[in-house]
Amino acid sequence: MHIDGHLVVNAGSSSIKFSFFDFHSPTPILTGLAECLFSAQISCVVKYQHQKHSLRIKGEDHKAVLLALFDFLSEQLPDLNIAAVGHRVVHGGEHFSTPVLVNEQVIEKIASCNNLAPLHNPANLIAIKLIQQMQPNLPQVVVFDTAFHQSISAEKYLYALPYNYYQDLQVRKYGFHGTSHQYVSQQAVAQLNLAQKDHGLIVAHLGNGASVCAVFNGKSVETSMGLTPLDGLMMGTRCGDLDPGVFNYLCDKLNLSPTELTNILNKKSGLLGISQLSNDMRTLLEHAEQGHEGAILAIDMFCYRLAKHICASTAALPKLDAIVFTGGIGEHAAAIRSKTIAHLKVLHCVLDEQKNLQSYDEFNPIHHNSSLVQLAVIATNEEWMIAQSVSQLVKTAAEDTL
Ligand SMILES: Nc1ncnc2c1ncn2[C@@H]1O[C@H](COP(=O)(O)OP(=O)(O)O)[C@@H](O)[C@H]1O
Ligand SMILES: CC(=O)OP(=O)(O)O
Ligand SMILES: [Mg+2]
Repeated sequence: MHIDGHLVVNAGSSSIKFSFFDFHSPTPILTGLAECLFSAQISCVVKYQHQKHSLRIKGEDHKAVLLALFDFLSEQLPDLNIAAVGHRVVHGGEHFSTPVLVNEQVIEKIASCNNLAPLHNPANLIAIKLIQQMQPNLPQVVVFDTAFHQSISAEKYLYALPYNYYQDLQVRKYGFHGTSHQYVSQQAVAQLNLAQKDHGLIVAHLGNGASVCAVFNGKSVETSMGLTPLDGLMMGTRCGDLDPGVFNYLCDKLNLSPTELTNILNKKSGLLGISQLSNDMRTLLEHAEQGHEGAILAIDMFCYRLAKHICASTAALPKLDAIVFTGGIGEHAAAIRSKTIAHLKVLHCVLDEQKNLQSYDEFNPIHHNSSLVQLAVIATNEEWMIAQSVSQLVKTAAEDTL
Protein backbone atom coordinates (compact mmCIF):
# COMPACT_ATOMS: atom_id res chain seq x y z
CA MET A 1 0.00 0.00 0.00
CA HIS A 2 1.48 3.31 -1.09
CA ILE A 3 1.45 5.99 1.66
CA ASP A 4 2.38 9.64 1.08
CA GLY A 5 3.31 11.72 4.08
CA HIS A 6 5.74 13.98 5.87
CA LEU A 7 8.86 13.14 7.80
CA VAL A 8 9.43 15.22 10.95
CA VAL A 9 12.98 15.45 12.26
CA ASN A 10 13.95 16.70 15.71
CA ALA A 11 17.75 16.72 15.76
CA GLY A 12 19.32 17.30 19.17
CA SER A 13 22.94 17.47 20.25
CA SER A 14 23.18 13.78 21.09
CA SER A 15 19.93 12.35 19.73
CA ILE A 16 17.64 12.50 16.70
CA LYS A 17 13.92 11.76 16.89
CA PHE A 18 11.86 11.24 13.75
CA SER A 19 8.25 10.52 12.87
CA PHE A 20 6.40 9.89 9.63
CA PHE A 21 2.79 11.12 9.42
CA ASP A 22 0.27 10.58 6.68
CA PHE A 23 -1.77 13.69 5.96
CA HIS A 24 -4.71 12.80 8.16
CA SER A 25 -3.82 11.38 11.54
CA PRO A 26 -1.96 12.87 14.53
CA THR A 27 -0.67 9.36 15.26
CA PRO A 28 2.59 8.78 13.38
CA ILE A 29 2.88 5.75 11.11
CA LEU A 30 6.56 5.38 11.95
CA THR A 31 8.71 6.75 14.77
CA GLY A 32 12.40 6.50 15.44
CA LEU A 33 14.96 7.49 18.01
CA ALA A 34 18.72 7.61 17.59
CA GLU A 35 20.61 8.05 20.85
CA CYS A 36 24.18 8.39 22.12
CA LEU A 37 25.51 10.08 18.98
CA PHE A 38 29.27 10.67 19.03
CA SER A 39 29.86 7.60 21.15
CA ALA A 40 30.44 3.90 20.58
CA GLN A 41 26.99 3.25 22.15
CA ILE A 42 25.18 4.97 19.26
CA SER A 43 21.88 3.24 18.52
CA CYS A 44 18.89 3.87 16.30
CA VAL A 45 15.57 2.09 16.68
CA VAL A 46 12.66 2.56 14.28
CA LYS A 47 9.13 1.48 15.22
CA TYR A 48 6.73 0.63 12.41
CA GLN A 49 3.49 -1.34 12.70
CA HIS A 50 4.29 -2.58 16.25
CA GLN A 51 7.70 -3.87 15.14
CA LYS A 52 11.05 -2.51 16.24
CA HIS A 53 13.98 -2.37 13.82
CA SER A 54 17.51 -1.61 15.01
CA LEU A 55 19.41 0.20 12.29
CA ARG A 56 23.10 -0.40 11.73
CA ILE A 57 24.83 2.99 11.82
CA LYS A 58 28.08 3.33 9.89
CA GLY A 59 29.54 6.16 11.97
CA GLU A 60 28.67 8.16 15.06
CA ASP A 61 27.28 11.46 13.79
CA HIS A 62 23.98 12.94 12.55
CA LYS A 63 24.92 12.24 8.97
CA ALA A 64 25.46 8.54 9.68
CA VAL A 65 22.02 8.27 11.35
CA LEU A 66 20.14 10.04 8.56
CA LEU A 67 21.89 7.99 5.88
CA ALA A 68 20.96 4.79 7.73
CA LEU A 69 17.35 5.97 8.05
CA PHE A 70 16.99 6.87 4.37
CA ASP A 71 18.62 3.54 3.35
CA PHE A 72 16.24 1.65 5.65
CA LEU A 73 13.21 3.48 4.27
CA SER A 74 14.09 2.91 0.63
CA GLU A 75 15.06 -0.75 1.13
CA GLN A 76 12.51 -1.95 3.71
CA LEU A 77 9.57 0.44 3.34
CA PRO A 78 9.58 1.60 -0.29
CA ASP A 79 5.84 2.27 -0.07
CA LEU A 80 6.33 5.18 2.34
CA ASN A 81 6.80 8.23 0.16
CA ILE A 82 8.27 11.30 1.88
CA ALA A 83 6.59 14.27 0.22
CA ALA A 84 8.33 16.85 2.43
CA VAL A 85 10.37 17.12 5.63
CA GLY A 86 9.66 19.28 8.68
CA HIS A 87 12.35 20.16 11.20
CA ARG A 88 12.08 21.39 14.76
CA VAL A 89 14.59 24.22 14.97
CA VAL A 90 15.18 25.49 18.47
CA HIS A 91 16.38 29.08 17.97
CA GLY A 92 15.03 31.42 15.31
CA GLY A 93 16.01 34.66 17.11
CA GLU A 94 13.83 37.60 16.07
CA HIS A 95 13.90 36.43 12.44
CA PHE A 96 10.94 34.06 12.53
CA SER A 97 7.48 34.22 14.06
CA THR A 98 5.99 31.48 11.82
CA PRO A 99 7.20 28.28 10.14
CA VAL A 100 8.92 28.79 6.77
CA LEU A 101 10.14 26.79 3.77
CA VAL A 102 13.90 26.28 3.76
CA ASN A 103 16.00 28.31 1.34
CA GLU A 104 19.55 29.67 1.49
CA GLN A 105 18.55 32.86 3.38
CA VAL A 106 16.65 30.83 5.95
CA ILE A 107 19.71 28.62 6.46
CA GLU A 108 21.90 31.70 6.96
CA LYS A 109 19.51 33.13 9.55
CA ILE A 110 19.37 29.85 11.47
CA ALA A 111 23.18 29.71 11.40
CA SER A 112 23.30 33.27 12.78
CA CYS A 113 21.51 31.95 15.91
CA ASN A 114 23.92 29.02 16.37
CA ASN A 115 25.78 30.52 19.32
CA LEU A 116 22.47 31.21 21.14
CA ALA A 117 21.53 27.50 21.10
CA PRO A 118 24.83 25.68 20.64
CA LEU A 119 23.43 22.30 21.74
CA HIS A 120 20.54 22.45 19.28
CA ASN A 121 20.84 24.75 16.21
CA PRO A 122 24.02 23.33 14.63
CA ALA A 123 22.48 19.83 14.82
CA ASN A 124 19.30 21.09 13.11
CA LEU A 125 21.38 22.61 10.29
CA ILE A 126 23.35 19.42 9.74
CA ALA A 127 20.10 17.53 9.18
CA ILE A 128 18.67 20.19 6.83
CA LYS A 129 21.81 20.41 4.71
CA LEU A 130 22.26 16.68 4.48
CA ILE A 131 18.70 16.15 3.26
CA GLN A 132 19.24 19.00 0.75
CA GLN A 133 22.28 17.14 -0.58
CA MET A 134 20.58 13.75 -0.69
CA GLN A 135 17.28 14.93 -2.16
CA PRO A 136 17.62 18.50 -3.51
CA ASN A 137 14.01 18.66 -4.70
CA LEU A 138 12.42 17.56 -1.44
CA PRO A 139 10.68 20.56 0.20
CA GLN A 140 11.85 21.21 3.76
CA VAL A 141 10.07 23.33 6.36
CA VAL A 142 11.46 24.67 9.61
CA VAL A 143 9.32 25.23 12.71
CA PHE A 144 10.93 27.27 15.48
CA ASP A 145 10.66 26.76 19.24
CA THR A 146 11.00 30.53 19.61
CA ALA A 147 8.27 31.53 17.11
CA PHE A 148 5.22 31.24 19.40
CA HIS A 149 6.87 33.55 21.95
CA GLN A 150 7.42 36.39 19.48
CA SER A 151 4.12 37.83 20.74
CA ILE A 152 5.66 38.59 24.17
CA SER A 153 5.94 42.35 24.71
CA ALA A 154 9.14 44.35 25.29
CA GLU A 155 8.69 45.01 29.01
CA LYS A 156 8.52 41.25 29.48
CA TYR A 157 11.25 40.11 27.09
CA LEU A 158 13.92 42.69 27.91
CA TYR A 159 16.60 42.16 30.52
CA ALA A 160 17.44 45.13 32.72
CA LEU A 161 20.80 45.59 31.00
CA PRO A 162 22.15 48.57 29.04
CA TYR A 163 19.63 48.95 26.21
CA ASN A 164 22.23 48.82 23.47
CA TYR A 165 22.92 45.16 24.35
CA TYR A 166 19.46 44.47 22.96
CA GLN A 167 19.83 46.86 20.02
CA ASP A 168 23.31 45.76 18.97
CA LEU A 169 23.44 42.15 20.11
CA GLN A 170 19.73 41.12 20.33
CA VAL A 171 20.19 40.07 23.96
CA ARG A 172 16.64 39.42 25.22
CA LYS A 173 14.34 36.65 26.36
CA TYR A 174 13.25 34.46 23.42
CA GLY A 175 11.65 31.44 25.09
CA PHE A 176 11.50 27.87 23.76
CA HIS A 177 9.21 24.81 23.49
CA GLY A 178 6.83 27.19 21.68
CA THR A 179 5.42 24.49 19.39
CA SER A 180 4.48 22.40 22.43
CA HIS A 181 3.05 25.35 24.36
CA GLN A 182 0.95 26.36 21.35
CA TYR A 183 -0.35 22.84 20.70
CA VAL A 184 -1.17 22.15 24.35
CA SER A 185 -2.84 25.52 24.89
CA GLN A 186 -5.03 24.96 21.80
CA GLN A 187 -5.99 21.52 23.10
CA ALA A 188 -6.71 22.99 26.54
CA VAL A 189 -9.10 25.57 25.11
CA ALA A 190 -10.98 22.84 23.24
CA GLN A 191 -10.99 20.20 26.00
CA LEU A 192 -11.72 22.51 28.92
CA ASN A 193 -14.39 24.45 27.01
CA LEU A 194 -12.66 27.78 27.42
CA ALA A 195 -13.73 30.85 25.45
CA GLN A 196 -11.59 31.27 22.30
CA LYS A 197 -11.41 35.03 22.82
CA ASP A 198 -11.23 35.13 26.60
CA HIS A 199 -8.92 32.64 28.25
CA GLY A 200 -5.83 32.71 30.44
CA LEU A 201 -3.69 29.60 30.84
CA ILE A 202 -0.36 28.42 32.13
CA VAL A 203 1.28 25.48 30.38
CA ALA A 204 4.11 23.62 32.15
CA HIS A 205 6.17 21.67 29.59
CA LEU A 206 8.29 19.34 31.73
CA GLY A 207 10.66 17.14 29.73
CA ASN A 208 14.45 17.00 29.85
CA GLY A 209 14.28 20.70 29.11
CA ALA A 210 11.40 22.40 30.92
CA SER A 211 9.58 25.71 30.70
CA VAL A 212 6.30 27.35 31.63
CA CYS A 213 4.33 29.62 29.34
CA ALA A 214 1.48 31.99 30.11
CA VAL A 215 -1.03 32.08 27.23
CA PHE A 216 -3.69 34.76 26.90
CA ASN A 217 -6.27 34.37 24.12
CA GLY A 218 -4.08 32.00 22.14
CA LYS A 219 -0.89 34.07 22.38
CA SER A 220 2.22 33.56 24.48
CA VAL A 221 2.52 36.50 26.89
CA GLU A 222 5.28 35.21 29.20
CA THR A 223 7.65 32.26 29.42
CA SER A 224 10.40 31.07 31.72
CA MET A 225 13.29 30.36 29.34
CA GLY A 226 15.41 33.25 28.15
CA LEU A 227 18.07 34.14 25.61
CA THR A 228 19.03 30.48 25.80
CA PRO A 229 17.27 27.30 27.02
CA LEU A 230 19.31 27.43 30.26
CA ASP A 231 17.06 29.88 32.11
CA GLY A 232 13.96 29.42 34.24
CA LEU A 233 12.94 26.09 35.74
CA MET A 234 15.28 23.52 37.23
CA MET A 235 15.74 20.85 34.53
CA GLY A 236 17.28 17.40 34.05
CA THR A 237 20.83 18.71 33.78
CA ARG A 238 20.32 22.49 33.48
CA CYS A 239 20.35 24.83 36.48
CA GLY A 240 17.59 27.29 35.47
CA ASP A 241 17.40 30.57 37.45
CA LEU A 242 20.75 31.59 38.88
CA ASP A 243 22.12 34.77 40.44
CA PRO A 244 24.47 36.09 37.70
CA GLY A 245 26.94 36.84 40.51
CA VAL A 246 27.47 33.10 40.97
CA PHE A 247 29.08 32.88 37.55
CA ASN A 248 32.16 34.98 38.16
CA TYR A 249 32.48 33.69 41.72
CA LEU A 250 32.69 30.07 40.54
CA CYS A 251 34.95 30.78 37.56
CA ASP A 252 37.31 32.47 39.99
CA LYS A 253 37.18 29.93 42.82
CA LEU A 254 37.33 26.84 40.61
CA ASN A 255 39.62 28.32 37.98
CA LEU A 256 37.14 27.52 35.22
CA SER A 257 36.77 29.29 31.88
CA PRO A 258 33.30 30.74 31.07
CA THR A 259 32.86 27.94 28.51
CA GLU A 260 33.73 25.26 31.05
CA LEU A 261 31.32 26.67 33.63
CA THR A 262 28.54 27.13 31.04
CA ASN A 263 28.99 23.47 30.18
CA ILE A 264 28.55 22.53 33.86
CA LEU A 265 25.41 24.71 34.12
CA ASN A 266 23.99 22.95 31.03
CA LYS A 267 25.06 19.36 31.57
CA LYS A 268 25.95 18.69 35.21
CA SER A 269 23.40 20.75 37.13
CA GLY A 270 19.63 20.59 37.69
CA LEU A 271 18.17 17.30 38.96
CA LEU A 272 21.43 15.49 38.23
CA GLY A 273 23.59 18.04 40.02
CA ILE A 274 21.49 18.15 43.19
CA SER A 275 20.67 14.43 43.44
CA GLN A 276 24.17 13.31 42.38
CA LEU A 277 22.22 10.36 41.03
CA SER A 278 20.32 10.95 37.79
CA ASN A 279 18.66 13.48 35.50
CA ASP A 280 15.82 11.04 34.91
CA MET A 281 12.71 11.75 36.97
CA ARG A 282 11.69 8.07 37.01
CA THR A 283 14.95 7.10 38.69
CA LEU A 284 14.66 9.96 41.18
CA LEU A 285 11.08 9.05 42.14
CA GLU A 286 12.06 5.42 42.68
CA HIS A 287 15.05 6.31 44.86
CA ALA A 288 13.13 8.99 46.77
CA GLU A 289 10.67 6.26 47.81
CA GLN A 290 13.60 4.38 49.30
CA GLY A 291 14.77 7.47 51.20
CA HIS A 292 17.60 8.70 48.93
CA GLU A 293 18.22 12.19 50.33
CA GLY A 294 19.64 13.66 47.12
CA ALA A 295 16.65 12.44 45.12
CA ILE A 296 14.19 13.81 47.71
CA LEU A 297 15.88 17.22 47.72
CA ALA A 298 16.08 17.39 43.91
CA ILE A 299 12.36 16.59 43.61
CA ASP A 300 11.40 19.12 46.30
CA MET A 301 13.45 21.83 44.59
CA PHE A 302 12.03 20.98 41.16
CA CYS A 303 8.42 21.26 42.39
CA TYR A 304 8.94 24.39 44.48
CA ARG A 305 10.74 26.21 41.68
CA LEU A 306 8.08 25.16 39.20
CA ALA A 307 5.31 26.45 41.47
CA LYS A 308 7.21 29.72 41.92
CA HIS A 309 7.43 30.19 38.14
CA ILE A 310 3.75 29.37 37.72
CA CYS A 311 2.87 32.04 40.30
CA ALA A 312 5.26 34.56 38.72
CA SER A 313 3.77 33.98 35.25
CA THR A 314 0.28 34.87 36.49
CA ALA A 315 1.50 38.51 36.61
CA ALA A 316 1.24 38.48 32.80
CA LEU A 317 -2.39 37.27 32.79
CA PRO A 318 -5.59 39.20 33.45
CA LYS A 319 -7.21 35.90 34.51
CA LEU A 320 -6.21 32.31 35.17
CA ASP A 321 -8.61 29.64 33.92
CA ALA A 322 -6.32 26.62 33.91
CA ILE A 323 -2.89 25.16 34.54
CA VAL A 324 -1.88 22.34 32.20
CA PHE A 325 0.94 19.81 32.61
CA THR A 326 2.71 18.23 29.63
CA GLY A 327 6.03 16.65 28.52
CA GLY A 328 7.47 13.38 29.85
CA ILE A 329 7.38 14.47 33.50
CA GLY A 330 4.22 16.59 33.27
CA GLU A 331 2.29 13.76 31.60
CA HIS A 332 3.55 10.80 33.61
CA ALA A 333 4.72 11.89 37.06
CA ALA A 334 1.58 12.24 39.21
CA ALA A 335 3.71 12.80 42.32
CA ILE A 336 5.39 15.82 40.75
CA ARG A 337 2.03 17.36 39.80
CA SER A 338 0.71 16.76 43.29
CA LYS A 339 3.74 18.28 45.06
CA THR A 340 3.72 21.30 42.74
CA ILE A 341 0.01 21.99 43.12
CA ALA A 342 0.38 21.77 46.91
CA HIS A 343 2.40 25.03 46.63
CA LEU A 344 -0.40 26.76 44.68
CA LYS A 345 -3.00 27.24 47.43
CA VAL A 346 -2.71 31.00 47.09
CA LEU A 347 -4.08 30.60 43.53
CA HIS A 348 -6.96 28.50 44.94
CA CYS A 349 -5.80 25.40 43.06
CA VAL A 350 -7.13 22.15 44.52
CA LEU A 351 -6.05 18.80 43.12
CA ASP A 352 -8.31 15.76 43.00
CA GLU A 353 -5.78 13.13 44.13
CA GLN A 354 -7.83 10.25 42.66
CA LYS A 355 -8.13 11.85 39.24
CA ASN A 356 -4.44 12.74 39.34
CA LEU A 357 -3.57 9.05 39.63
CA GLN A 358 -5.93 7.85 36.91
CA SER A 359 -4.39 6.55 33.71
CA TYR A 360 -5.50 8.45 30.64
CA ASP A 361 -4.88 8.78 26.97
CA GLU A 362 -4.46 12.33 25.66
CA PHE A 363 -6.32 14.47 28.21
CA ASN A 364 -7.16 14.19 31.90
CA PRO A 365 -8.74 16.91 34.06
CA ILE A 366 -7.29 16.57 37.59
CA HIS A 367 -8.83 19.43 39.61
CA HIS A 368 -11.16 18.97 42.55
CA ASN A 369 -14.67 20.43 42.24
CA SER A 370 -13.72 23.10 44.76
CA SER A 371 -10.74 24.35 42.71
CA LEU A 372 -11.09 27.87 41.29
CA VAL A 373 -8.57 27.02 38.59
CA GLN A 374 -8.97 24.02 36.27
CA LEU A 375 -6.00 21.63 36.31
CA ALA A 376 -5.28 19.15 33.53
CA VAL A 377 -2.77 16.82 31.93
CA ILE A 378 -2.55 17.04 28.15
CA ALA A 379 -0.19 14.97 25.98
CA THR A 380 1.94 17.19 23.78
CA ASN A 381 2.47 16.41 20.09
CA GLU A 382 5.05 18.82 18.69
CA GLU A 383 5.70 16.49 15.77
CA TRP A 384 2.08 16.61 14.62
CA MET A 385 2.08 20.43 14.83
CA ILE A 386 5.20 20.43 12.66
CA ALA A 387 3.67 17.97 10.17
CA GLN A 388 0.61 20.24 9.85
CA SER A 389 2.80 23.30 9.25
CA VAL A 390 4.61 21.35 6.53
CA SER A 391 1.29 20.48 4.86
CA GLN A 392 0.13 24.09 4.92
CA LEU A 393 3.35 25.60 3.60
CA VAL A 394 3.84 23.02 0.87
CA LYS A 395 0.22 23.48 -0.25
CA THR A 396 0.55 27.27 -0.32
CA ALA A 397 3.83 27.04 -2.24
CA ALA A 398 2.21 24.72 -4.80
CA GLU A 399 -0.77 27.11 -5.21
CA ASP A 400 1.62 30.06 -5.64
CA THR A 401 3.41 28.35 -8.51
CA LEU A 402 0.16 27.67 -10.38
N1 LIG B 1 6.43 7.39 33.86
C1 LIG B 1 7.21 8.43 34.14
N2 LIG B 1 7.29 8.90 35.43
C2 LIG B 1 8.09 9.93 35.71
N3 LIG B 1 8.84 10.58 34.83
C3 LIG B 1 8.81 10.17 33.56
C4 LIG B 1 7.99 9.08 33.14
N4 LIG B 1 8.15 8.90 31.80
C5 LIG B 1 9.05 9.83 31.41
N5 LIG B 1 9.45 10.59 32.45
C6 LIG B 1 10.44 11.66 32.47
O1 LIG B 1 10.29 12.54 31.38
C7 LIG B 1 11.57 13.12 31.08
C8 LIG B 1 11.75 13.16 29.55
O2 LIG B 1 10.68 13.87 29.01
P1 LIG B 1 10.48 14.06 27.42
O3 LIG B 1 9.38 15.04 27.26
O4 LIG B 1 10.34 12.72 26.81
O5 LIG B 1 11.87 14.68 27.09
P2 LIG B 1 12.50 15.39 25.85
O6 LIG B 1 11.46 15.48 24.75
O7 LIG B 1 12.88 16.72 26.39
O8 LIG B 1 13.67 14.52 25.49
C9 LIG B 1 12.61 12.29 31.81
O9 LIG B 1 13.08 12.99 32.95
C10 LIG B 1 11.82 11.08 32.26
O10 LIG B 1 12.30 10.58 33.45
C1 LIG C 1 14.75 24.07 24.04
C2 LIG C 1 14.88 22.84 24.84
O1 LIG C 1 15.17 22.88 26.01
O2 LIG C 1 14.63 21.70 24.19
P1 LIG C 1 14.68 20.23 24.82
O3 LIG C 1 13.70 20.21 25.93
O4 LIG C 1 14.31 19.36 23.66
O5 LIG C 1 16.09 20.03 25.30
MG1 LIG D 1 10.75 17.34 24.06
